[in-house]
Amino acid sequence: MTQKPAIPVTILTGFLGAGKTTLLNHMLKDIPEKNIAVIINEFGDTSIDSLLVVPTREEIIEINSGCICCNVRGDLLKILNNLTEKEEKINRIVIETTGLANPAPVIQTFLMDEKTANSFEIDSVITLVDANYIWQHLQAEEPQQQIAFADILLVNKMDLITKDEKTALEQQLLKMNPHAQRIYTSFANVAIQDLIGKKTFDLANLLKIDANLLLDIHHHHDNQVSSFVFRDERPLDIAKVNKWFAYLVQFNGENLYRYKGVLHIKQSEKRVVFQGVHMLFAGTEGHVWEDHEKRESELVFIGKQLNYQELARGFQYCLA
Ligand SMILES: Nc1nc2c(ncn2[C@@H]2O[C@H](COP(=O)(O)OP(=O)(O)OP(=O)(O)O)[C@@H](O)[C@H]2O)c(=O)[nH]1
Repeated sequence: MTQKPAIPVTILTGFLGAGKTTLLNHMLKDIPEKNIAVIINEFGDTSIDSLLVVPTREEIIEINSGCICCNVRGDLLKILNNLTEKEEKINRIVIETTGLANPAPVIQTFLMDEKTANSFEIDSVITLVDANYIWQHLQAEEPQQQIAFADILLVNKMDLITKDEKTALEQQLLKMNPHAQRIYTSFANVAIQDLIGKKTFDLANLLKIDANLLLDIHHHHDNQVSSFVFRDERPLDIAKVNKWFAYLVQFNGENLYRYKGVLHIKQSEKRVVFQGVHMLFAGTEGHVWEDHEKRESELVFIGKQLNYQELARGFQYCLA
């Protein structure tokens, strides 16, 4: 029996809010290959990311029962197995990990078991770096691992930093990972040929960074980081929402790594997509609610030492 060619895999990683979904949307628009499978893993019980991915012909598979690098590796393996058994050949898999994932266990998944190792081939591990907030994030463990394991570093949000800040950042990244290719972008705007089919993944190099990569190490998250999801079918008042966010950002912006959601606003027939990373937030109009869609607001907060009661009260306050 002839061996089927291995399916190339692109792993997208990077801290919360760095621009992974923005990049994924570009990739799905520009990628020349057909039959791409996209696997999105979210931190917390929500599927907001898959709502934010612009609808395409691709199959989108969500894993939102936990973090891909910890307890859902079994789910990932099952999904991969199912993909290999599909009649129509999958030409590429793109995995967007949560912003809190250590990429090592995800990489391991493709190397450990023989069947998976023969069926898939990691093309590249692309790590997005938030040029604006990276210094703050480097205090946490995950962004350091994400940068160390990258073979392509996409330094994003260049529109938000100065030339001098860029020089300092370049030096820091070079110290942390001298081997990765570097691409500097705003809104993850990059030519698709610079990202896929490059075969930049280099196991030998990674083993120099982490000799234990192929051992079954367990990863622990910072347990001060939590995520809360709020949902309500009752419409919200946009003025109250803006007031609440202005307050949250002013008093808790530092600890609020990421907040995002799709809102059902009383004054609008359209969905309002809300996005925030620390102090920067924006709401934009999405598409008109369709008849089959449940009009509901869903909002997720991910951050350090978040107070659930306080957030719940704020969300209730926004009801129209
Ligand atoms: N100013 C600026 N904003 C950006 C840039 N890239 C992305 N954003 C915004 O940053 C926010 C987060 O972008 P996402 O692409 O959702 O980030 P992510 O890494 O997928 O976020 P998580 O999946 O929550 O970890 C969104 O509001 C984007 O519009 C950029 O280069 N410059």
